[in-house]
Amino acid sequence: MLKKCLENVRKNSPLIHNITNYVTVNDCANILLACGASPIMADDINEVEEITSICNGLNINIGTLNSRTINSMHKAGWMANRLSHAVLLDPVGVGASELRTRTAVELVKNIKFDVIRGNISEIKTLANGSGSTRGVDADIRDSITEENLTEYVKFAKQLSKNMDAIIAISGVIDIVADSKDAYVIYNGHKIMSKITGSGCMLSAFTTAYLAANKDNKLMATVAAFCAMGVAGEIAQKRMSELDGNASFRNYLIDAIYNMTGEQLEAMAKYEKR
Ligand SMILES: Nc1ncnc2c1ncn2[C@@H]1O[C@H](COP(=O)(O)OP(=O)(O)OP(=O)(O)O)[C@@H](O)[C@H]1O
Ligand SMILES: Cc1ncsc1CCO
Ligand SMILES: [Mg+2]
Repeated sequence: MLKKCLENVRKNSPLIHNITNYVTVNDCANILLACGASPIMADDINEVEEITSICNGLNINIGTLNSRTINSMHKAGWMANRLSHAVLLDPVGVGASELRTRTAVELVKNIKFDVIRGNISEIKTLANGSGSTRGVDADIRDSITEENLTEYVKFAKQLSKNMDAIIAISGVIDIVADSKDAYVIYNGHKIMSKITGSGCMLSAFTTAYLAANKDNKLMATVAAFCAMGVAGEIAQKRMSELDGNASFRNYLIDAIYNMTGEQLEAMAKYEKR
């Protein structure tokens, strides 16, 4: 199943429209190329509908939100919904400012997202429609652990029902849930939180998996999360003495570029909950 999802991305080579932040935009473009998809970044209000129309999926990331792009996000989302394209929201830093929280809540209200992907602090804030986060990184106190896993799985399923979207939470342990089923993913390495953009890359990458696997969006999301975690493990093993987070970032993209379906099946660590 995971293998098939990965291979469908290479076979279909989906074109992904990204309205994303200027911090990690290049990493998002490269991870899409690495997995066999194609990126296009476009956020001007006068072209977003046209751009989305020629694409297969839309990735909306509010990382460096500004008043100009908010309208573009709504317009692109509306068109993507009309054309039944895969649509994903990454509510980066929701809770860090009133503008982010209000924008994320409005987007969820007006656009049908297939997947909402964030770290646990972002997803909790979005669920409450208010709250405060420290910034773009998850608060350590929110961490998903073996002790609170059952509770968080229940939370993710309920939120999926409320928001009519797959809820995909990343962290030490990842949870991917719709209203009925949840999968818990144990892949990854702690150094992934030492580069900016592992989450943004995961969102762009997941949008490609959704666009290429429209008949099973839950498993497409699980496959994307497993693949990113596996890539993190492979990249970390490749690091030598003088390597730091910059090399790791490159190794991570390389690992996605070279990943085979067999390797993904062999290394993926996930279970249904
Ligand atoms: N401590 C960890 N152990 C294992 N995997 C991790 C760890 N921290 C993050 N990851 C992995 O890193 C990827 C990104 O998740 P993370 O929760 O850090 O996203 P994020 O906070 O949105 O990142 P960013 O905003 O910097 O782009 C996921 O694949 C996740 O599984
Ligand atoms: C650091 C940062 N600030 C806004 S977006 C972003 C990238 C990680 O989410
Ligand atoms: Mg993030």
